[in-house]
Amino acid sequence: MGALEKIKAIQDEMARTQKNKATEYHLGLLKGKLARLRRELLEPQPGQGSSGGGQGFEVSKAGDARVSLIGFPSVGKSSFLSKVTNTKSEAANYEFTTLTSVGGILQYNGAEVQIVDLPGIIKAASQGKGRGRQVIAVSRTSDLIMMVLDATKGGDQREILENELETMGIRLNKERPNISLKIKSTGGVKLNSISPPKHLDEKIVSALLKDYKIHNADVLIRDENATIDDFIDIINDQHISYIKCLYVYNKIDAVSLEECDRLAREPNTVVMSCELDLGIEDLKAEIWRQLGLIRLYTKRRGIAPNFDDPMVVRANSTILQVCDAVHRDMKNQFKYALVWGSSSKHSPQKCGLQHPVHDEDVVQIVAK
Ligand SMILES: Nc1nc2c(ncn2[C@@H]2O[C@H](COP(=O)(O)OP(=O)(O)OP(=O)(O)O)[C@@H](O)[C@H]2O)c(=O)[nH]1
Ligand SMILES: [K+]
Ligand SMILES: [Mg+2]
Repeated sequence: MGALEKIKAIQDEMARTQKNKATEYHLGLLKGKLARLRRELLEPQPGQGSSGGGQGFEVSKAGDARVSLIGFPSVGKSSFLSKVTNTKSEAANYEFTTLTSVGGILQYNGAEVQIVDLPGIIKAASQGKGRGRQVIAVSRTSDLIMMVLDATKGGDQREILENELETMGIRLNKERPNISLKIKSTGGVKLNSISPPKHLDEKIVSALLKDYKIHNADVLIRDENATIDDFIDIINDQHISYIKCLYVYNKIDAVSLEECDRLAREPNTVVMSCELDLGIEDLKAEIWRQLGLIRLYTKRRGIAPNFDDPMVVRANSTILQVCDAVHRDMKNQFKYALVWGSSSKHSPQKCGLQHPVHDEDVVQIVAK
């Protein structure tokens, strides 16, 4: 039996099995098997090349962060790229106008955000339909997925796309489960936890690991609410990506005000019309917010900083990360930093490498 048939057989069995306390363990094991088979299916076969972006499909990374546009055909992904960047991606009123990935740069707050337009994906993309797998592989490399939805279509488009991404090991707006798994060569499976886990015990943990041929491991569960699915993700850790997702309904010019209002109230959602230029500025601001970037102005001694050319780093960065962003060798020459702005107590404050910087701080690095 091939992997696809095995997957189908397990899915059928799961559908037949009633969900209750007594079947929880069995269903959990089936889920673990399913995750393993999917992973095997997605791993490149010998001679088949990578299952990633594919030759000539992936655009190279550029700018301070990457946002990929994921959505069904003809929802307006290319229209959006052409609107907010200087790159033109063909837009037309037929499906699959875009056949490969197209990157453009959105300039915002002095940062360069790479926007990647992608072919539309369809239901069952994760099973290899259309360009689905390549598209999802590119989305895995992004800092933010912008899921483009069609306001005139409503329904379950959001859920279908979420399921496709989920199947390919992408977890949207979710933190990596707080579980540590250390594989060992002897000693059996040992389960430890900070407080008793509600959904996991030694029996299920050992059985799940056994299916992956892991017989010796130390498992530490730090989150009492961790589920069987969470643990399966930790077993498959290298194949799972945790990525932020912003939901964007386009074409609001074509729906009633009431419908537009209803869509805008969905969680983590923004609405827009590329055609009538509605909501685009708000959306840019939201992308900026979700990317969690901050601007720093670096200066040299005795010279005013250039406020037109900020350096862009991730929020919660420290002076150490600022040094690394300037030059690989900088931290070795570092003596102290002078910082002006909301992160400093004095103006300027003399700081070490561990000092966390804030948006719009001015930073001067003093070398040894
Ligand atoms: N009414 C309306 N139509 C729009 C809007 N934005 C784009 N369109 C139209 O929707 C159609 C599809 O737009 P595209 O930008 O090609 O969509 P896409 O998602 O890139 O499509 P594929 O590349 O085929 O997956 C085109 O005819 C656009 O003119 C909008 O805000 N309102
Ligand atoms: K199109
Ligand atoms: Mg397109």
